[in-house]
Amino acid sequence: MNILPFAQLLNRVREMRPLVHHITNTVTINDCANITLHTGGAPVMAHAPEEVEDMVGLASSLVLNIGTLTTLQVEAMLLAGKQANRRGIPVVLDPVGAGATRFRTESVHRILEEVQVTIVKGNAAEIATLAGEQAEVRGVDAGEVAADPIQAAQSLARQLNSVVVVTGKTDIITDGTRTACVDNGHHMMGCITGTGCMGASVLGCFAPVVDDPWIAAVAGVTAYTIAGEIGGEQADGPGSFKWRFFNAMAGLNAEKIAEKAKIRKISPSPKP
Ligand SMILES: Nc1ncnc2c1ncn2[C@@H]1O[C@H](COP(=O)(O)OP(=O)(O)O)[C@@H](O)[C@H]1O
Ligand SMILES: Cc1ncsc1CCOP(=O)(O)O
Ligand SMILES: [Mg+2]
Repeated sequence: MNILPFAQLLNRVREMRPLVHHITNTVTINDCANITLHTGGAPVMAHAPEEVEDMVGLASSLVLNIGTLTTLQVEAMLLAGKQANRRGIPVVLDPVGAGATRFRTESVHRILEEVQVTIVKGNAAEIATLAGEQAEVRGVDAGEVAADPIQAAQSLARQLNSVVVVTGKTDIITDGTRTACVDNGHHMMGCITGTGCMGASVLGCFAPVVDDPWIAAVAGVTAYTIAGEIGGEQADGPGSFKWRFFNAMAGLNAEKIAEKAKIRKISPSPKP
């Protein structure tokens, strides 16, 4: 398949420098700001219900991450998400820990009912939970999942009319009709916290640069996991992995993506 149309979207991110408004958790917020910069976007983190609509007014995309959710944050996410829908800018949702507690699961369902989300990205257990399947969510990590992740993702995508991304050793990206599997990445990505959250920030950078959110998601996941792969190959432990991963993301270009991309099962192929 022709990888170049996906690879070249990174150039568009860097030309556009999209402002990515995050409402996100207090654990990985700084890493999300940094990966947005290294991808080529401009991060802004703004949480107060009093200001989120104004900030969405300036933004190119909105990233909602429920990692350390509070009632006030749910209110802010609903205000911001509805404003993003009114403006027609993409919304990325990371349902961190959905399925672990009732508050998280119910809040995500409420957000998905009241906001049209463009891309939902989670690990296999979070996505299975949202698709109504049995899954074990151990805090913010995926445990046992009985359901087939591709089928769960496709069914959720059709139900929500959104693109769904399932992360793991292989990442799955589907809009319910087109499905891609990306085999890039490195096991070290599982050794530091925040590689899921940062992936959502990268999707927030790619979503505004192309009209088709499935293409944006395939391109964003591929670029991000290739950076993880390069960082992982150079690292000698989790500490050096993190800075090498950041360097790899900042130094990534379309040529390296085209050389390393392992995308399969795409049907039909996107137009070049
Ligand atoms: N064993 C692995 N091999 C390659 N990449 C991985 C592996 N585990 C996770 N990743 C990558 O790390 C990122 C985070 O995935 P994951 O660990 O599933 O998310 P979360 O941290 O939200 O549970 C994804 O981009 C995924 O591709
Ligand atoms: C550990 C933790 N606890 C609440 S949010 C968070 C970060 C989760 O990050 P990721 O899903 O990217 O590993
Ligand atoms: Mg996560």
